[in-house]
Amino acid sequence: MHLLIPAAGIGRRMGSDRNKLLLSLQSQSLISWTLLAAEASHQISWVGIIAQPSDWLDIKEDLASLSLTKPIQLIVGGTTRQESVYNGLQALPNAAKQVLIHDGARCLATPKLLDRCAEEIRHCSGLIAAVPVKDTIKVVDTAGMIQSTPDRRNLWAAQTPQAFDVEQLKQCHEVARRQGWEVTDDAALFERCGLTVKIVEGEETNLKLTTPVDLAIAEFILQQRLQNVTT
Ligand SMILES: Nc1ccn([C@@H]2O[C@H](COP(=O)(O)OP(=O)(O)OP(=O)(O)O)[C@@H](O)[C@H]2O)c(=O)n1
Ligand SMILES: C[C@](O)(CO)[C@H](O)COP(=O)(O)O
Repeated sequence: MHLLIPAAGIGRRMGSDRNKLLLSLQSQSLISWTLLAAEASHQISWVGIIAQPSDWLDIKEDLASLSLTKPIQLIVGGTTRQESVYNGLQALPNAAKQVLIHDGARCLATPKLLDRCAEEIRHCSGLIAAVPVKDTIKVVDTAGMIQSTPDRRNLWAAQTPQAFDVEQLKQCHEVARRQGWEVTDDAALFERCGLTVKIVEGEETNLKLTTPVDLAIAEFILQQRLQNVTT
């Protein structure tokens, strides 16, 4: 299975002076933790890292210290996640019929989750990892007034991995470019094109490290995992 890792953001909400994926967590960069999960996955055989060329040197240093065994390709990132994934799709080898897309910023996803999604995409054309929403969600207008309270039983928080049939996802991205659609995940393109996307149970710990508090939580989760390995 081919895996694309969008890693070309700047981490504005993290408030750091560099791409947050290069920040350190338990002595490894965030992107390194994501790559280690890909390395440990039984299903993934090829990895494309989509990153800004200005970060390539740092990423190559991480790659050198990790000694990974799977083929890895660096791909030029875009100005949005959507554009980065588009670039990644163009760079996939012809042999890639399905693709897994996993945010570099979700560096706590387990190899088991990657494998579960990779296995499941052989039986459908689009899926995403997601978890049931725990809070009550309010739809609010621009004046800060609540408009409605959707039934929580129908609400799931989208994560990555997301996995798709490559040809169909490429076509959805082309339609989006023609129509000027801007979306925050690939499933939204599938949905807008009238294609079905299945939910695969994600992981509560599969956080997208977005703000400084996420870093602190991730530090704790990793510490627990490392302790469990050594005891
Ligand atoms: N132009 C972009 C923007 C984002 N991403 C990637 O998409 C994932 C999810 O994005 P997010 O967590 O929002 O990362 P940033 O864009 O870096 O964060 P922010 O929005 O706070 O700047 C991350 O792995 C990020 O590196 C990307 O590949 N290309
Ligand atoms: C794809 C994603 O991780 C699903 O939760 C998310 O939408 C990407 O995050 P962004 O911050 O909106 O780029």
